[in-house]
Amino acid sequence: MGNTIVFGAAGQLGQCLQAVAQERNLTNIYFLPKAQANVLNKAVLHETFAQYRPAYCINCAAYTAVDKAEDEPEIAYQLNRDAVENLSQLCREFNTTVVHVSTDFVFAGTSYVPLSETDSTEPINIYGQTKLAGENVIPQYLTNYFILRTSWLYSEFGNNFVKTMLRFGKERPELRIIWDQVGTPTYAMDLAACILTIIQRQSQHYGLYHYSNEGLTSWYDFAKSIFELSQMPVTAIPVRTAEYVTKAVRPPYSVMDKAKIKNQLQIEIPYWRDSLAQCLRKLNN
Ligand SMILES: NC(=O)C1=CN([C@@H]2O[C@H](COP(=O)(O)OP(=O)(O)OC[C@H]3O[C@@H](n4cnc5c(N)ncnc54)[C@H](OP(=O)(O)O)[C@@H]3O)[C@@H](O)[C@H]2O)C=CC1
Ligand SMILES: Cc1cn([C@H]2C[C@H](O)[C@@H](COP(=O)(O)OP(=O)(O)O[C@H]3O[C@@H](C)C(=O)[C@@H](O)[C@H]3O)O2)c(=O)[nH]c1=O
Repeated sequence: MGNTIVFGAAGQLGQCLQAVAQERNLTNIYFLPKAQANVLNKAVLHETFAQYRPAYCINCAAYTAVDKAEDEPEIAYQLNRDAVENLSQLCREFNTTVVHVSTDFVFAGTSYVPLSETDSTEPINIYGQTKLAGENVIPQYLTNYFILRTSWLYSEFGNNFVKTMLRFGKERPELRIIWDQVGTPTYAMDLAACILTIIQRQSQHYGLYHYSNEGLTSWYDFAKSIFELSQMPVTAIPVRTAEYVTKAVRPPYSVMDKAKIKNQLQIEIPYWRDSLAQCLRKLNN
């Protein structure tokens, strides 16, 4: 198998990919430092592609601050759209297959039926709009791509809801948590395993896929599970979206249907609460 290069290697998903690659003893996979892998710098990117001549490029670099994106859309667009165009151009030049990660926030979330890859997108915040623009740029340059939309990512690495709940839960006896936004958490280790499996199998079933853990929950129920599995005596108070003000609006329902990735790529997906328990064992030890 040829080389794989990873952008955004120091982020949450990037670190999970490193852990899974190590577990599987994968060689020829390079987790590039930002200086060598600044996705906004075309000259540096070109040198990197010329050096590694990668068969695969995994793009984990992104702008992921959902609320902050409302105040700095230009920066969010640069990272989530323009950088994807830079990578797509180079992937075409070097005949590299790209694995790119997108989000459930491309959906408005107003229907209550699990969303499939063919359902229409209508992002309701800047972050979602920039991620959709990034998705749309790839097929303009490439046919050999995998775009994996995922949701509610968490892990022992980086910033995420699980770590926020553990931190807040140590500081406060009560937390107000939104119960009327429904989706599916995804353990970033599971997503990393899925990405590396696709590459190891050298699958050519290219396209757009949904990947989250199995099942569904609300942020409130997710928080309850975090506290229960961590045996933390925190009272979670269910509140409606209108009672918890945030800068960016979020989709009320963003559960994704994963039939396509299970059937076409034979990916097995763990249940969200089982994966949460696994992550918490690591975090709480
Ligand atoms: N987190 C989540 O809940 C979800 C994430 N996703 C998607 O999954 C992917 C991975 O997310 P996640 O790992 O959580 O994100 P993180 O925010 O943890 O990681 C993003 C990484 O991108 C890096 N980065 C920023 N600017 C550049 C640049 N110019 N060149 C190279 N790297 C850069 C960041 O580095 P630095 O910190 O140094 O700026 C950071 O390491 C993203 O595409 C995201 O949109 C989808 C659904 C849910
Ligand atoms: C911290 C906190 C959050 N919330 C709510 C706000 C929000 O609706 C929800 C999640 O908040 P967060 O800010 O942690 O997560 P958020 O940044 O909205 O998470 C999203 O990130 C981007 C990158 C994605 O792509 C999405 O899939 C999704 O994971 O929980 C509470 O109700 N109470 C709280 O104490």
